[in-house]
Parts: sequence; C-alpha cells; structure tokens
Amino acid sequence: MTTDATPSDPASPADPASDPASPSVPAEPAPPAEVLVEVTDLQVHFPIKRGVFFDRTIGHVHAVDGVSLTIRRGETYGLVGESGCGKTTFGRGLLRLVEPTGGKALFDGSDLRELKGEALRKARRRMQMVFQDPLSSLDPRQNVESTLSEGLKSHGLWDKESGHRTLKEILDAVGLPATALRRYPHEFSGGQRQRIGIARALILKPDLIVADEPVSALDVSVQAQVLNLLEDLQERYGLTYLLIAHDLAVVRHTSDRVGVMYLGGLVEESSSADLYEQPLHPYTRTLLSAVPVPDPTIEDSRQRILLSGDLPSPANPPSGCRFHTRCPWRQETRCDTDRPALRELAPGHRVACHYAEDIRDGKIQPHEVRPELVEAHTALDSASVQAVTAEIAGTLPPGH
Ligand SMILES: Nc1ncnc2c1ncn2[C@@H]1O[C@H](COP(=O)(O)OP(=O)(O)OP(=O)(O)O)[C@@H](O)[C@H]1O
Repeated sequence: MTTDATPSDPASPADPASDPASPSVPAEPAPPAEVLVEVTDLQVHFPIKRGVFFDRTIGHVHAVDGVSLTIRRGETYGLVGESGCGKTTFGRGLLRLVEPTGGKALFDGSDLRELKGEALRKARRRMQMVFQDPLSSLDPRQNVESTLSEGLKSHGLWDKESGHRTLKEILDAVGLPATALRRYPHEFSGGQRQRIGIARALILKPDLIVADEPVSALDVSVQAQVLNLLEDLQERYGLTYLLIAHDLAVVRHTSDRVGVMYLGGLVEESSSADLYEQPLHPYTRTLLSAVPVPDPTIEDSRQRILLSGDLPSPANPPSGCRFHTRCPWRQETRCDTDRPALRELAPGHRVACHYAEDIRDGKIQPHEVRPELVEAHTALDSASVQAVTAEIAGTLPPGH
C-alpha cells in the first residue's frame, strides 16, 4: 500500500507566506525530511470546574505539561510511564482529539494547531489511532463491513466498484478472513477485535498510527501476535508508530526510540537499546529495576529500587523536579526548586535530571524517600479530580 501522499494542503490565500504580493515573511526552516512529527512544548491542561452550573474553574489538571519530541518517518517511538502520567492525553493532543492548551505540533511540516476545516480533516486521515480496548472502541451494532467502510465514506473515499475488494484486502493484511465482514464485534476474540481496530486505522492509508496500549487488554498469549502484526504492517506500508505503553517489556522489543514520561513531562529519551542498558533518570532506573530478568544469576544480583507512593496529582504537581517527592537520589534543595530541562548526555540520549552524571557514576547513592514528601502531593483532592475526569470523559465521543 502506498501511503496517501497528500501533499501539505495549499496555504490559504490569507497566509502571507503564500501571497507573492505580501512583504516577504521569513519562512520557518522546514524540519529535515525524515522527521514526520515534531512537537515542541506541548501542553494539555484540563480545567477543574465547580459550582452548581460547573461555571467556576478552581484549578487545572496539568495532564501534559511541556513535552517536546520528534518522531522520524518509519520509526516506532515508544512512550512509556505509569498510569496517569499523560501518555494518552499526549497522543490525543497530538491528533487534536483534545485541544492542546499550548505548544506546537508539526506533522509533515504542517502546524497541526493551525489547521482548520478540510485541511484538518485531511491531516487527520493521515494520523490514525488504535485504542487500548478493542471492544469498547468498536460499535457493537456495526458489523465489520460497516465499521471499516465508515471511515472511507466519511472521507469521501468509498468506491462502489472497488470498495469491497479494498475491505477484503485490508482484512487479509491483518490476518482475518473475508467472512469476517458480516460478523459483529462480540463474535470475535480479543485479539481478533484488535485486528479489526488495526484494519480500521489502516484502511485510511495513514502515515502515522498512534497505538494507545494496543495489547494491554489482551491475553499474554496473543500480545506477541498483535505486536508482530504491527511490525509486519509497518514494514509493508512504511508506517510510523507512536506506541503508548506502560509495560516496558512491550516497548523494548518494538520501539526504535523510547520517551519516558512522568507527570506530564518527558524525563528521558534515547534509543531503545541505550535506555535499557544505561537508564540515566532515577525514574527510569526504578521502573526498570522492577522488570524481572529471565537470567536468575543476573536477577539475584540486581539492585531493586522500589518506587514509593503514588503518582502525585497532576492538579498539584510538585515544584522543581516533578519526581523529587519520590526520588531515592533527591538532593536538597536544588531538586525541590529547579525544574531540570531535558539535556543531551550522550548522542541521542536526553535526560531531565540535575544529577544524572553523578548518579550514573555512583557518586550519589540512593537513600530512603521521605513519606511526607510523597503524601504532600498525592493527598490533594485527587478523588474529586478523578470525579471531574470521569464526568468530562462521559461527554467525549466513544473511544476518545
Ligand atoms: N478529559 C479530562 N479531563 C480532566 N482530566 C483528565 C482528562 N483526561 C485525562 N485527565 C487526567 O490527566 C492525567 C493524565 O491522564 P492520561 O490518561 O493521559 O494518562 P496515561 O498516562 O495515559 O494513563 P493510563 O495509562 O491510565 O491511560 C490523569 O490525571 C487524568 O485523570
């Protein structure tokens, strides 16, 4: 399948850069051709509303709080972090399924936040999402044929002559028989349903697929099959993936590069191999120390570092380094007051920690985490934040 080579939509006449008569505005340099997605300082904050008519904003959930990353064409970028750190919101903000509060997101050179109407629809067709729970993301009343053809129809791409052939081809590509077309979601296993979800994304010939925990709802025995399928499809169709997962093992075997998120921000980014061989951020180190190693001799000698407490509330993020309340390497008082920027410690390996070198070189040893620090930021009203979240989530379209 060739990707839908939609050239960047022609700039509107109102765009001075497209108008030869307007004074020349220096155009921003286009990102290198191999970069498909370039995100700068993306923020998604959700208001917390109160009052009888929910007309008072009493705060904000800082779900995504300044993430910058690039995704190269044809690669798999794994985004990991514990539940609630903002991975899904980042993916949705990128595709504009939720409106970002700030920052910039370039897709194939076009500024997604500037796109409107037809231009946005066209861009959306090139960026598809595969959801975590295939059952709730598929309409139980629609058979596979209408699920798959719906996307084509809504984008005006349905062709009466070739439509059915296209559907069968796509089913074949995801390993399902043509007879599946007449069947309904409940007639399939979890793995098969996820194949339908993948087919639905693929049928629009996207360039980018944001796969949000695509295997975490599946039996372990079928997880590898679905991941292998995603890999085959990537090779066959030249796809680029943003793979969101909380399971480091999933990302390790599938991603070229990995970004680790903590409380709305990226704390480390590197090639997959580097991250697992030499994690530099304390958070990544604690996450990885919890992943069992199959070799018992290595497993016995490993230093296990336990992650204390829950993720702080994104409605009340800690000052300074967001991880300082749970960090076994925390140093007073810089970690409590200065938010570390993501900086490159080795080629392609970025980390947001003031003391990454000292920790790597063993100059600072881990110590006990003070429970009162953990408590201070998890206690705040997290129950009511959850309630508001659930309420707002109920107003979103299914699967979003
Ligand atoms: N629509 C919303 N309104 C308010 N808060 C939200 C909304 N959606 C997400 N949040 C909050 O933003 C934070 C990040 O949520 P998000 O789902 O992006 O995290 P995640 O890392 O993907 O977690 P999970 O793996 O559990 O999906 C959470 O605290 C969540 O409660």
